[in-house]
Amino acid sequence: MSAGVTLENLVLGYQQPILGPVSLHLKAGIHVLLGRNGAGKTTLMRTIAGILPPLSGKVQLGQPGRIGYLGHRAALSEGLTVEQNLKFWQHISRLYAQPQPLETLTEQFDLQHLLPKRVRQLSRGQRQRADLARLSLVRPDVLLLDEPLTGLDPVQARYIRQKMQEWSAECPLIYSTHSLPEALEMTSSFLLVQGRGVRLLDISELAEPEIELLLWLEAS
Ligand SMILES: Nc1ncnc2c1ncn2[C@@H]1O[C@H](COP(=O)(O)OP(=O)(O)OP(=O)(O)O)[C@@H](O)[C@H]1O
Repeated sequence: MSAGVTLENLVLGYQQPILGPVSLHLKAGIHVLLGRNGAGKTTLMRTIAGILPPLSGKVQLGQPGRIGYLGHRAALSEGLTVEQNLKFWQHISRLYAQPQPLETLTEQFDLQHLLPKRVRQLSRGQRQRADLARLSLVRPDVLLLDEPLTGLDPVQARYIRQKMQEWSAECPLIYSTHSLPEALEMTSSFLLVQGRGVRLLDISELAEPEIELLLWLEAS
């Protein structure tokens, strides 16, 4: 299995292009996606996830090409309970892996009291935890997390940061955030979305990385 994502002359958007052409390769590890509101971060993730077809160019994934996507809306059925949702995803993931037992997921993601609740009854942070538990069953070749730490309490946020480090040991993990301090704590690999371009840069290679980034964010 080859770990990595390659974007080849990718142009993406809706009726009109928003970003591109973008060509880059992402290896295993955490890559943080930064850009102003409306820059195109969600659109880029949805395109890599295959939810939105590219306008031109292509996305190449490692094999077997499974994608784990955490979007703004949970990939959980609103009318089912958390337990029913997780059992459904366990059933799916059993097709290619031995899924973690429900008890393990419940403990790891602090879901004990939430199992009998319907997803529509959950708070944003609770929903996020249930969706992250669902994601941990998928064993993807690429992980795309749209603001995964937003809405989580500090204990859960610390746990999810640890999980993200674990998950990214074997596959690229792209995640978006608006918090520069949080990003700097997680990785040195930055994907900067500005204008029509996406720049991949390793900030440890810059002389004054924080200043440069802050200037970029200010100027964009
Ligand atoms: N379904 C859609 N149809 C047409 N245009 C859209 C659609 N969704 C988003 N856009 C436009 O695409 C552009 C990029 O939006 P996107 O949601 O990707 O930005 P973002 O960087 O994720 O923003 P934020 O930081 O606010 O979440 C915006 O100008 C937005 O108005």
